[in-house]
Formats: sequence, C-alpha cells, structure tokens
Amino acid sequence: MATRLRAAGAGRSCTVIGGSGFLGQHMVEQLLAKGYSVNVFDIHKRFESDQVTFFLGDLCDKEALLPALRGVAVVFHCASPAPASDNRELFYRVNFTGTKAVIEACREAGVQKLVLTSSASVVFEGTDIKNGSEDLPYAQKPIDYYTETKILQEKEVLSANDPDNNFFTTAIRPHGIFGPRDPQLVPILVQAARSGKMKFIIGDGKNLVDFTYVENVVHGHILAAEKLHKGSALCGKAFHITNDEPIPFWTFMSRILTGLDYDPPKYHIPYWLAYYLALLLSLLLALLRPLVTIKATFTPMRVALAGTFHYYSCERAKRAMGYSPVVSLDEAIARTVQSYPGLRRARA
Ligand SMILES: NC(=O)C1=CN([C@@H]2O[C@H](COP(=O)(O)OP(=O)(O)OC[C@H]3O[C@@H](n4cnc5c(N)ncnc54)[C@H](OP(=O)(O)O)[C@@H]3O)[C@@H](O)[C@H]2O)C=CC1
Ligand SMILES: CC(C)=CCC[C@@H](C)[C@H]1CC[C@H]2C3=C(CC[C@]12C)[C@@]1(C)CCC(=O)C[C@@H]1CC3
Repeated sequence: MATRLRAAGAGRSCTVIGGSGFLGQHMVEQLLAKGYSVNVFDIHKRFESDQVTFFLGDLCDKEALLPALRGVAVVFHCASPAPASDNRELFYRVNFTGTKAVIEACREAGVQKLVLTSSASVVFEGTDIKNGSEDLPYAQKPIDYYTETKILQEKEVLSANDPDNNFFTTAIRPHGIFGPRDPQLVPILVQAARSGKMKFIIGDGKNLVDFTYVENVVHGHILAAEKLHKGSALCGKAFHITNDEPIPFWTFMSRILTGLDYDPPKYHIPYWLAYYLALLLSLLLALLRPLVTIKATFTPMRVALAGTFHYYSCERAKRAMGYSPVVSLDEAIARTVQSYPGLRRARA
C-alpha cells in the first residue's frame, strides 16, 4: 500500500469510509479516475478492485480504523446505517459514537482532511423549506432517528476542525441522492408501484424538492477535499450539494416510473390525511414490533418528504469551491432509468 500512496503523491491518497455503499462506490470510482490512491474501510466488501486496498471492520472500533488511515491525506466518511433501518441504537452507535471514533482515529493517524457526508435533512422538520441556506438551524424536532443522529454527527465533525494542529473538517449536505446502484430510492419506488401503492399523489403535487445525481454528489466531495486547507472558507462549515434544479416531487417520481414502464400516480390524497395515516401506522407497527417486524412503505418521514417543499441553495458551495453540477437532471434521470433493466415492468 505504501508504494501506491507514494505513486499517487501524498496529497492524493485517501480512505473512503463506507466505500462499499451506493455513494461510496461512485466516490471510489471517481477518485481512482482522478489519480487518487484509494483505501476503502467498510463493514462489508461489496466489490472487487485491484486498484483499491480494502480494510474490513466496524468504524466504531478505532483500532480497526487506524491501519486504513495511516499515511493518507484525506478521509471521506460516507458510512451510515440505512435510513430505513429505523434502529435508534444502531444509528446512535454508528453515526454518533462511531463518528467520534473516526475523528480520533484521523487525529491519531495524522490525517489532515476529513470530509463528512452529512445530509440536507439535518434542518428538515417536516415543514416547507424553499431554497434553504446552510444558516438554517438544525431541526429541533427531527422526524426520525436517522436525522437526529446525522445532526449529532455533523456537529461532531465540524467542531473537530482544528487548523492549529493541521486538522481540517467540512461537511457536504446532499439531498435525495439517486443514480445507478442506488439501493433506497428507485428500488423502493418500483416495489411500491409493483404492489399497487403508487396510485396516489400526496398533496397537490406542486411541492418542489431537490434530487441530486450521485456523480454530482461525488464531484462536490472531491472539490471540497481539494479546496479544504488552512484558512479556507470550508473549514468547519457545511455545504449543500444538489443538482440545483428543484423539481416537483411527484414529477420526478412519475418520470422514473414511466421511464421503467410503470403507470404514474394520478389521484390526489390530502397531505394531512396521508401524514396522519402514516403516523397511525407507525405507532401500530411499533406496538406490534415485539411480535412481528413489518416495514412500512409510507413512513411519516417519507410522507413529509413527498408532500412538502424541501430544496436548498448551493450558492455557498458555488462561491467557496466553484461547485456546479456536472450532470443535468434530465441526463441523470435518463442514465438512472437506463441502469435498472431488471426493475423495468415486464410487459405481458
Ligand atoms: N441516499 C441518500 O439519498 C442520501 C444519503 N446521504 C448520506 O450519504 C452517505 C452514503 O449513503 P448511501 O450510499 O446511500 O448509503 P449506503 O447504505 O449505500 O452506504 C453506506 C455504507 O456504510 C457501511 N456501514 C454502515 N455501518 C458501518 C459501520 N459501522 N462500519 C463500517 N461501515 C459501515 C454500509 O454497510 P451496510 O450496507 O452493511 O450497512 C454501507 O456499505 C450516508 O452517510 C448518508 O447519510 C445524505 C443525503 C441523502
Ligand atoms: C413516498 C414514497 C414511498 C416514495 C418512494 C421513494 C422514497 C423511498 C424516496 C423519496 C425521497 C427519498 C429520500 C431519502 C430516502 C428515500 C426517499 C424517501 C432520504 C431520507 C435518504 C437519506 C437522507 O439523508 C435524506 C433523503 C431524503 C430523500
């Protein structure tokens, strides 16, 4: 590994924590394409590559992290339990306690830059956000444990910024990441369509939201790593990274569905009715959990995301790191639909 690090140049050596995941794999691919030497640290190894050094382990274990961080200049931390897991203990352990272990390991290993994948949802409380800036306060009442722990995670990383000791941190807040190999947007949408749950538009269908193509998210992370240094505007700050093309939520869903030959939703259900039905269902499933575990398609968080405005300004990223999306929304939707032949509706 030391040879590879030297070959890439010390400044272009990195470790992607969560590199086996959806965003992580795209991150690894683009970093390699840019000539970075890349380590992956993940609890699972989900792909083979002779260009990558894999370190398998739990990011909550600092001793397991250290070998993967020694000699690298940049750490991208994009690991998290899946939002749908809804497991409070797991979220706290990985996103809060685990992130503190990542910070300690970075400091001990002499890593200079830590780029966290946070989430624009850290300011979302289920009510409209229109062109929200990074100055919005953290959600006082996060809708779910995932969001609650992403807030704690971001606070830990940004407060760890320590320029006097050559340790620089920043957080990237994507929103609604989609693209090839996404495990939690298109597959869940198609599953809902296949089970006949995609007949209703929640609300009036005019709520604009941000969906961000995965390659744009990666581009934002790499730009951040390259612009993060002593005295830069990135130190200890968070940045929205979106496609900068807010789109009605149900227009986006319909374009993915029709692109895969499914019928788009056409009836309307009032937002308040959908939200309270989802809340009632979530309470019922919580009561039944000791007996049976049932995953709801329409959780309160998903209904809130489906029925409210939530799009964000990425002006701060444009100014501080020269960010602009590299793939347009139209092109991104086309590529995404094309990448899921197995999810296309089978014609009789
Ligand atoms: N998807 C989206 O729309 C958005 C995602 N984000 C953030 O982007 C990041 C990446 O998300 P995404 O790629 O979708 O998620 P994935 O679940 O696809 O990838 C996360 C990776 O981290 C791994 N991981 C989980 N826990 C641990 C652990 N304790 N130790 C080591 N590795 C672990 C996962 O393994 P395993 O699969 O076994 O759990 C997985 O390989 C996350 O931080 C998420 O919060 C932010 C905004 C939007
Ligand atoms: C209403 C419904 C069942 C829509 C199907 C698609 C949803 C599964 C996605 C639509 C918006 C997505 C989203 C996320 C997960 C998947 C959706 C709810 C996140 C919660 C993933 C993690 C984040 O950090 C924020 C994302 C917001 C958008």
